[in-house]
Amino acid sequence: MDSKQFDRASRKVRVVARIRGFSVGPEANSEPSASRAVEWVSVNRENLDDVTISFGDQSSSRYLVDYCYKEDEDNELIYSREVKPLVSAAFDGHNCTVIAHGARGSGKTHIIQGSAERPGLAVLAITEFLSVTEQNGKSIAVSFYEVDHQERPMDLLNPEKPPILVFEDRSRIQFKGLTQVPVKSIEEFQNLYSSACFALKGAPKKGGCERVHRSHMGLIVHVFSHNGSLLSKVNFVDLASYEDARKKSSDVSCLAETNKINKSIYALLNVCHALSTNESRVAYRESKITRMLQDSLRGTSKILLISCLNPSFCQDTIYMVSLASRSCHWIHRASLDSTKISASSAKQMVNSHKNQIPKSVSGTAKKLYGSSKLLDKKVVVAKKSAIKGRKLFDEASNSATKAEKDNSLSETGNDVILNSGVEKNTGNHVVINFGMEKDDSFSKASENGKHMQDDSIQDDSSLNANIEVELNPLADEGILVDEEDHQKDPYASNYSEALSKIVQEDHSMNKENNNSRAIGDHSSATISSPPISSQLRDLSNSLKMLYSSTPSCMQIPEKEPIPLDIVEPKTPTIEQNMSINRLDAMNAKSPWETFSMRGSGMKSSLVQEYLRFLNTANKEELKKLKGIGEKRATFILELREESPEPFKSLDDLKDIGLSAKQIKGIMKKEVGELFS
Ligand SMILES: Nc1ncnc2c1ncn2[C@@H]1O[C@H](COP(=O)(O)OP(=O)(O)OP(=O)(O)O)[C@@H](O)[C@H]1O
Repeated sequence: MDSKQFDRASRKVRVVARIRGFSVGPEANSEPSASRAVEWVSVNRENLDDVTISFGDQSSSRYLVDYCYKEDEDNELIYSREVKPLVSAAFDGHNCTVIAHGARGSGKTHIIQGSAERPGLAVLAITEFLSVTEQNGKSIAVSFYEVDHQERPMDLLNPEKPPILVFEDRSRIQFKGLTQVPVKSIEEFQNLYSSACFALKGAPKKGGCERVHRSHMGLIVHVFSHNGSLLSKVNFVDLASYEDARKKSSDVSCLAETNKINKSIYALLNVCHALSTNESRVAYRESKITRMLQDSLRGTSKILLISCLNPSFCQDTIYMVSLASRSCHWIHRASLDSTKISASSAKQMVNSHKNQIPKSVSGTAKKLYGSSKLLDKKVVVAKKSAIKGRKLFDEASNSATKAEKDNSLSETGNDVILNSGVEKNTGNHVVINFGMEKDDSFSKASENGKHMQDDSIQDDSSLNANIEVELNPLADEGILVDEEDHQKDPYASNYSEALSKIVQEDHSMNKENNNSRAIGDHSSATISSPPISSQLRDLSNSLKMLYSSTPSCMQIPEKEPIPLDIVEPKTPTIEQNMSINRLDAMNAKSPWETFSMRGSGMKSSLVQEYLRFLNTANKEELKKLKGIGEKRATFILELREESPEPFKSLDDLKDIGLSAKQIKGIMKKEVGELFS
């Protein structure tokens, strides 16, 4: 494939799979025999555009990818077909991102970094970059970073430095504290790569954890034009392996780590999916890695997702492929295949999670919550959510079954081809099958598999069991949303994760700020709750006065914030009164509508004032705010050095490590001050 082929497909996200080869070193002896790969994974070409890959002798669960590389196809081949076009695109100003993901030991590092004998995609790309820049006078520099299980981005070329600060300025994601080293030769690059790996691998073992902690590793190739301005960025991301948490150590901190890493992998694959389907909402802020890659994923950027497949049976591999394959559904046959495959993906996802739920209940929960009243509340919230989820699940199952029936003829046709054996996959698109029973019950809760529920969750007791696991301290610093957010969240794609989110939030609310997630602020010290700043109190008082006197000047059109300049209460002039009365007459709102409008006006005004405060206050004043300690205040000042007005909306507070729930809590507190 050349770059034209990539363009011809006009694909933003390309998904390929790669079946890992077998090791040649001493570790080769401990691996299953090569024939197992053939038993478990097979790749079949269905027609010119679609190739099916089946696993085992069953073929009903299939996963679409654009191509699948077999174990005998090396990194050079993958480079020339998949990455070379991206290098050309980078010289044309397009940002590109290559992401290797998969289960443990699936060959992610091998494909990105490779070895001395078998260079990986990043090394091959740098070789190409160097050869082209030598001719065209452009230049490159590289950076290496790690995002650890606590979502901290660290500079791997200078690991002693504090975490990298990530912020957005003029539509570009900027990194403060990330070393950039110009590269002129492949040897220089290899040396840098080695020291980055040393910094990564040198990471200490977590106490009690049976393995070195996992993290995502990223390489950024900065491409500069002749005049030294940044032309584009090419990212290579070796994601941490996805691991099913229930299989791992019972050690709570290891579970927490696994959970967080999985969450960020999930966030990244969701972003790719959202981009591939042109969804209006792309959740870049769901994880640090997506935020860091934001400007290399959106716009005209190109994304290559490489699903690394273990050569012998691995349930985690199935789950990963099911997530990645969602990003290439839309270009394929829309009717039968996409319905069936979404349904199968849903089933895989549900199956791979359903046993993740410990059965024991109350002990940990009570310890954590102390009061059974509070626990009861969580249970009620989760139950409500479960009922809604159940309904969604039932509806989706019905529609998936109907779709299958409607397409039974073509389905049979596909099966004939599927069972015809292994063919060389020279087509552009591939379907992967993992041997699942066709008549297995599966779950699909919406057309695109966004909401799912585990069929096995039937009654209140199993619900309680679900809740129990989430009350476990592994939820020590989850991102917070409330039940409503969850219901609206288009990315909560399975039931147990949905429950997890809900309860984590509430749990985290109790421990709010115990674990700072701020970039540049990773102390675990509890942030105290200082009184609201005098500026905000002034605002509160002003608003209180306005509210109690309810002058007509508060009557504002819906959605239009009260201009900040009118927070000081003033007696309306005759002219104002006249025009306001006219407005009243025109709008003829009910008392309730009028009341609501006033409320939303006050809300906007308070938010604006809060943001203005963050954009202008000095350090001491900032520290008077709830949720802002020494480190956050310093960070805010640093952000203001980079960009004069870094806070334009409440969402921007996530850049200083505040979660959605925390922000909401802070604002609620400010409003509460009005009546204190
Ligand atoms: N295509 C391949 N051919 C031969 N050996 C391979 C291939 N891919 C990976 N390996 C070997 O398999 C083992 C695991 O590979 P690798 O470390 O790349 O996996 P990983 O997915 O990065 O693992 P981790 O779970 O540590 O993230 C290594 O010993 C590697 O040399």
